[in-house]
Amino acid sequence: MALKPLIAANWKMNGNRELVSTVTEAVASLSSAVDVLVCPPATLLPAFKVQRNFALGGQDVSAAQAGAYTGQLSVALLKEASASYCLVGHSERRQYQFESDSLIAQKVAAAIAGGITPVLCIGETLAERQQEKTEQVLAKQLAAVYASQPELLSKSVIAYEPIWAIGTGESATPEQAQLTHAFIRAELSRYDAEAATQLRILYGGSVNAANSAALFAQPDINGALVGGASLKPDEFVQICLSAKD
Ligand SMILES: O=C(CO)COP(=O)(O)O
Repeated sequence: MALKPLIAANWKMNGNRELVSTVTEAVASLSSAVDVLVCPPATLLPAFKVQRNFALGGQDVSAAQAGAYTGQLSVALLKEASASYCLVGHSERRQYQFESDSLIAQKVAAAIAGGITPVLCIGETLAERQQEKTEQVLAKQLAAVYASQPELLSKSVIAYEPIWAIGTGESATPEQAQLTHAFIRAELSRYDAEAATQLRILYGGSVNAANSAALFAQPDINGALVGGASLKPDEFVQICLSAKD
């Protein structure tokens, strides 16, 4: 893991002001050897202290800049709430909000145009893996964003989250994840070879303090996007510590 690791917390629709305080305190002890990102529900962003040793992110962003888009949050609104990253295309949004690849591509472009870093989430379902369609699915998800906008790659982070591993307790094995991450990097090098070597590819899906070190030992795994375990401050810190090499 030669690139500086990025450990990202996705609180999803969980957490409260108390968790903001306990996570802020727990993460305060970490050195700068690892980049840490916390993506709480957007309403909690202002509850974080201005001075902290980690970045904040939204869990989604609008493709539009402003206007009549009830319930959406623009890049500018996220930035005003101190976010410097946002998740884009999480599988839960693809599933429950019916987000399409083309909308996701617009969101990645909007985030970068507005000056925040998108964490583009991609991943296959269990059925797709069983049918050996993983590479095909990932290639399509990546192509939708970068084939026509390769310049976006150098400003992106990718999170590979196999849907069958999310919230199931069944993480991909380090070998499985490494093979897929290497595929993703190779695929991205078709769009921008230089950016593909510098890009951080995070793994997500049942990451915990017991399996994180083995995942981070893989050469193409540059960090993690952590769901459930990120709601436990001590465990989240353990995961961050296991990313230091
Ligand atoms: O979806 C995820 C992070 O975005 C992963 O969630 P879990 O870590 O709870 O499996």
